Order: sequence, then C-alpha cells, then structure tokens
Amino acid sequence: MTSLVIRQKAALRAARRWSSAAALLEPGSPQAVGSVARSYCARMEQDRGLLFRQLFESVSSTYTYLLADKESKEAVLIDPVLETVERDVKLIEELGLTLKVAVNTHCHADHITGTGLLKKRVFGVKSAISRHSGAAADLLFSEGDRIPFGRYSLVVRETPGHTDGCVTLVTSDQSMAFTGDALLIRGCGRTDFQQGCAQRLYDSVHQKIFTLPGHCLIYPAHDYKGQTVSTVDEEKKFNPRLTKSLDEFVDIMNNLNLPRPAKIDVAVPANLVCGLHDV
Ligand SMILES: N[C@@H](CCC(=O)N[C@@H](CSS)C(=O)NCC(=O)O)C(=O)O
Ligand SMILES: [Fe+2]
Repeated sequence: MTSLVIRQKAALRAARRWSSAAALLEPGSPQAVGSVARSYCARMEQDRGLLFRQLFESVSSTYTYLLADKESKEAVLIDPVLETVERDVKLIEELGLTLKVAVNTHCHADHITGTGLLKKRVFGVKSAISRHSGAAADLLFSEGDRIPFGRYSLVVRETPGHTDGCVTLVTSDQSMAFTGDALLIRGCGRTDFQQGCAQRLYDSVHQKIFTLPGHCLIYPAHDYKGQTVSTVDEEKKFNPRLTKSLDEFVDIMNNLNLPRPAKIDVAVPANLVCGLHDV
C-alpha cells in the first residue's frame, strides 16, 4: 500500500515536470524541434493545443484532415471531398471551430474537391491551392508560404511531379507532413497524366520530404490498403519505389499500367475552379 502511494506521488511529480516543461514551449518554436526530450515535449504540447482529425472518403479512398488551435478554435481543412462536405461541416460545428481555410494539396484527378461547396456552406472560408496548379482559388500559395490557424501554421513545400502544383504542407514544428499524392504510404502518386514527371517527383520527395526529421509523421491524400500514417524514416527505409535509384524509379513509374481514374474527365475541370463548376 505504502509503495503504491510512493509510486503514485512519483508519477504525479513526473507529470508536473513534463507539463511545466511543455508549457514553456511555444508551438512551432525552434526550441520545440531538436533533442528527443524536446521533441517529446513538443508532441505533448500539440496534444494539449492542437486538435487533429483524419477523416476518410471511401469511394475515392481520400483522406481529409482537420487541424485546429484548441485555444482560438481557428481551423484548416486539407483535401475535403464534395461528397463528405456535410459530414465535415457537422464535425466543425460540433467542435465549435471557425474554419478559416479549405486547402487542396493539388488539382485532384479522381474526385471533386469539397472547397467550392464549403465556401457556400461556411461563412468566411477561403479556398487555397498552389499557384502552379493552374486552378482558381481565393489564396494561391507558393514555396515557403504559411497558412495560419490560431497559434499554428502549415508551411508550404512545393513537391511537383504527380502534378505541377503538388505541395506538401508541414506543421511549423515539422512533426507532421501532409504529402498529398507526392508521397503515399509505401507508394507515391502516379506520373502518367496531368503534368506528371517521374524524375521531378523523385527529386521532390528526396529534396523536400526525405529531408524532414525522421520522426515526422506522413499523412497522404490517399490510401488503398487501409494504412493511415507513416514516418519519414519508415518511407526512407521501406518505400518500394523511392528507395530505388532514379533510373529504377523512372522505370517503375513508366510501367505501372494503372487504369485512368474513373472520374478524371469530370473532376479535373471542376477542380480547376475549386469545385465551383455549377455556379
Ligand atoms: N482507381 C481510382 C484511381 C486510383 C489512382 O490512380 N490513384 C492515384 C491518386 S488519385 S490522382 C495515384 O496516383 N495512384 C498511385 C498508385 O500507385 O496507385 C479511381 O478510379 O478513381
Ligand atoms: Fe492526384
């Protein structure tokens, strides 16, 4: 009994030490990245301050991501899908969030984005996409731009190759990267339509994603096998395409022989106007 009380007191003291250390770290500050202990604190800070939801649309196997600052309630939504906008709006309302930006990682070929409908459903939301996508949106971003939401922000890394306007959105403490179709879990986006280029994609992933910290979590736009998350280290070790040499990668990509996405002829024109095709 006595030893149980001692153990409980020790655990309480340790928890207090952790929480006061975490409280000293501004989310996304340079101090929040670095040693293992510091990065562990940064993750604790995130748990306390950053709301995160991974949502799934099963027809196109698309992941939509909701991130919000728990304090200010400001939120961003990454890669919403037209068919699941009502689900997303309901969740945003239930959680009392203010959606600031609905952002696309690229001009999708397989589904219509939800950004256009979201702009109609939620007052004040701005759509955003890369200026190299050729698509219309309220905000056109490029390399190094930040998408702020409360105390947090997403930093834009241009990762072309699947399309010209593909970006990876990285949290400012580099603990999470939303890679769109540039890097999928144990795979990558195809390069046989839109402005696809295998060499460009290989360079993008190696220079802009594999240079992130090894523990950085990888959240892709799609998964077709039930996988939900990976890390930079895991993909550097186990990605069956991107661990190969450039020549081998190009050969793999030129021989995927995938069928065209069923909705490509409808989705691409719609997504070039951020889903506002029927207005
Ligand atoms: N069957 C789906 C389309 C599947 C597909 O082509 N996925 C793309 C990402 S969406 S542009 C892709 O890059 N896949 C890479 C891979 O290796 O599977 C449909 O008809 O919509
Ligand atoms: Fe795509």
